[in-house]
Amino acid sequence: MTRTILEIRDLRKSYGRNNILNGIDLQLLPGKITGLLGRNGAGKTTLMKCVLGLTANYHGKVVFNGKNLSTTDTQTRMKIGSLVDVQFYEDLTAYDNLMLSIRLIDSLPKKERKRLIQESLEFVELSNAAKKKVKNFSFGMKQRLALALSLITKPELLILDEPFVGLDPIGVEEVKDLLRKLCRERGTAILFSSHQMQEVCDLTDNILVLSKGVISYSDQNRHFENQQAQLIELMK
Ligand SMILES: Nc1ncnc2c1ncn2[C@@H]1O[C@H](COP(=O)(O)OP(=O)(O)OP(=O)(O)O)[C@@H](O)[C@H]1O
Repeated sequence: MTRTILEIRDLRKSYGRNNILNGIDLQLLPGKITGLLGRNGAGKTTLMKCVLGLTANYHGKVVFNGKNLSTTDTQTRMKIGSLVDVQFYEDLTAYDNLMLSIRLIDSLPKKERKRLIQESLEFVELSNAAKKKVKNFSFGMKQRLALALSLITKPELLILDEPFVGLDPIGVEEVKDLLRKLCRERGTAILFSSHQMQEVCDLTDNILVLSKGVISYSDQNRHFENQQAQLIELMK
């Protein structure tokens, strides 16, 4: 039986009196891509932030590799990469930005950090731009740099909030290829949110619809007609 990387059980989260998540249940498997759909304000980012420990005071269980995930468990958290609210220092180079970030989370020797950063930049095909300042990057390059940042620690799970927003069609294809490569070569489990139905339908092994605070639909078979139109109906 395939092991579950992430299991969420009865996750509930409110902001004040506003109930956003009303009992989320889901499971993610290694090497599988899961797309999360939902209307604006449905709670997709909130769900991701709960898993990433970026928001507190939620109820329910978040289990990573069979272990309850606590916000203070930094070793385990390093195995979860994310692309949520990423900011860079525009006046620093791509390499220096990554070095700064890794310094905050790791006590590895400098040589090892350097190697991991180079490997990560190579994976997203930005090695040639390592010494360029981020302010000279295109939006697509910044998006790939954000991915490089999330990959430094070789995460087993990657959580991406709208990874295709603002990308041109070539950029979208590049990111899709990178995500497929990650699953194939490293067995990474990926959860991403998107409003771009085509990308969700193209890329995923499983589609989840978040509506009224619960996962109202989970589709692993994906063999139905007019899929996009039906998914839009399910989001209502
Ligand atoms: N820090 C916060 N304090 C209060 N309310 C919040 C906070 N963050 C989010 N919300 C509210 O929670 C709801 C869900 O927001 P969230 O960003 O999770 O939705 P989303 O599905 O990611 O939306 P979108 O597709 O527009 O990005 C919204 O009504 C939002 O206004």
